[in-house]
Amino acid sequence: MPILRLHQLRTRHVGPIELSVDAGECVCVHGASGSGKTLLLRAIADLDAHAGDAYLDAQPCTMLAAPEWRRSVALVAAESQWWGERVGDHFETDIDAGWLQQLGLPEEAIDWQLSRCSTGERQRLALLRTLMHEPAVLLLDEPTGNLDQESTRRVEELLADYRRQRHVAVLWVSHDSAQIERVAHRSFLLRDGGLAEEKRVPRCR
Ligand SMILES: Nc1ncnc2c1ncn2[C@@H]1O[C@H](COP(=O)(O)OP(=O)(O)OP(=O)(O)O)[C@@H](O)[C@H]1O
Repeated sequence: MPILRLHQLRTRHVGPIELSVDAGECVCVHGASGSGKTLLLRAIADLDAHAGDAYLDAQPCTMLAAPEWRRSVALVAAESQWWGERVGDHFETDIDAGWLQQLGLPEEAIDWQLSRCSTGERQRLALLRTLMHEPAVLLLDEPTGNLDQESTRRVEELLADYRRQRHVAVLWVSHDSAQIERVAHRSFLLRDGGLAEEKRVPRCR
């Protein structure tokens, strides 16, 4: 059963889009810079005005309060947002030490000042912040865009474990065709406002 379903979804540059992402499935979207990938994810997260509908299971976005929808259908933006001084100010509970280790971050990272964090450290910490809210759907906007090869692999592995264990639906925007080959069950090219399916592999991973 699809956990995320888009019906006639239209943003400023994209649509109408029909798309379903199943529980435990990873769907990748790529396309030229400026083709509207970020705006599509923001519309699904109900952060920008849009027409058409997004559903979580059978429930339309319009039936849920915006914070509730965004907690379940969570966007990890390409540029993470921070407001407090310490990393720990942004987490309601302690970060799972195993997750930090899996991402190559030390346990003390929770006590770091944001001002000292590198872009790549911020990107990994922002991903953990989102995962800790246990969303049913993950919308990922170039989640490894600032990372070296090893950190990229670590993020890919953590996300695969998380998706499989919790049957999360993942919609992943990436510019990296090798990454899409590694992580996607299906992939789509976003061009001229529409999604064209390119790849489908049996769901055995
Ligand atoms: N607030 C806005 N007002 C007007 N135009 C916007 C706004 N935000 C984005 N755009 C335009 O919409 C188009 C799509 O932007 P979007 O950020 O979705 O592209 P993208 O496919 O994610 O690109 P990239 O791969 O470079 O991140 C771009 O031409 C961008 O300039």
